[in-house]
Amino acid sequence: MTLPLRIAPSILASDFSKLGQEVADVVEAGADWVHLDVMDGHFVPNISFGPDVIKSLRRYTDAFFDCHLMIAPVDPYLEAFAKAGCDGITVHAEAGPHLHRSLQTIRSLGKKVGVTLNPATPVSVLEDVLDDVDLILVMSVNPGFGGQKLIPSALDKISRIKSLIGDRPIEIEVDGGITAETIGAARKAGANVFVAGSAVYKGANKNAYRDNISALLKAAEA
Ligand SMILES: O=C(CO)[C@@H](O)[C@H](O)COP(=O)(O)O
Repeated sequence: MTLPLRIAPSILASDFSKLGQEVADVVEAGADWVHLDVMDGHFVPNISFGPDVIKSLRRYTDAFFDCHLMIAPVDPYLEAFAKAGCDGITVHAEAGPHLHRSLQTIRSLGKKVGVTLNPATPVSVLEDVLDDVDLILVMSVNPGFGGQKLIPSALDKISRIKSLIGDRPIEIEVDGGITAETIGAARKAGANVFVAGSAVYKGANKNAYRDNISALLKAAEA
């Protein structure tokens, strides 16, 4: 099944001193989704922001909030992120303790359900949750920091996931090192949602963001 191509800028690369404006600007510049990287300093070696910040960002846009939770344990916080205004919530298969339970909880909260795999996690962990998810996020870097280079084995992983999901209308999202140079290969492999932090937020103003998103779209469609 072919799903729409979506650009999801990660606000991790934005200027946190004016986060609301940075979210509004990137949406005005053509972002399809806003990607929210939540980090706990435990599951990943960095700390970003939590549900209160997301709640305050909701005032700046109605765009889809694509929330990537890099936290463990994750279950105690799912309701707070749903209430904060996330539209989709993605949890790590590695975060545990019970992936299926986490996915069911997100579904019961009425949100789009996502699961993500770190670079070293095999595709086989998805086999028994395929009917419980709307989105699979393939990490093309080890999570925790923006500005890293895409790990090439992620491309083959995307292709294998594309075959595995068959006709199911599951979005395949890729995150890490997505630039005008790498997005084409990720699209060819089968991804339709592209998270990009540094490649979108470079230039630090709305016009630059528009040009950066256009460059990504052009490269993806080439
Ligand atoms: O989740 C993460 C990192 O953990 C990513 O969303 C990165 O923040 C993407 O940044 P770039 O590689 O596009 O700069």
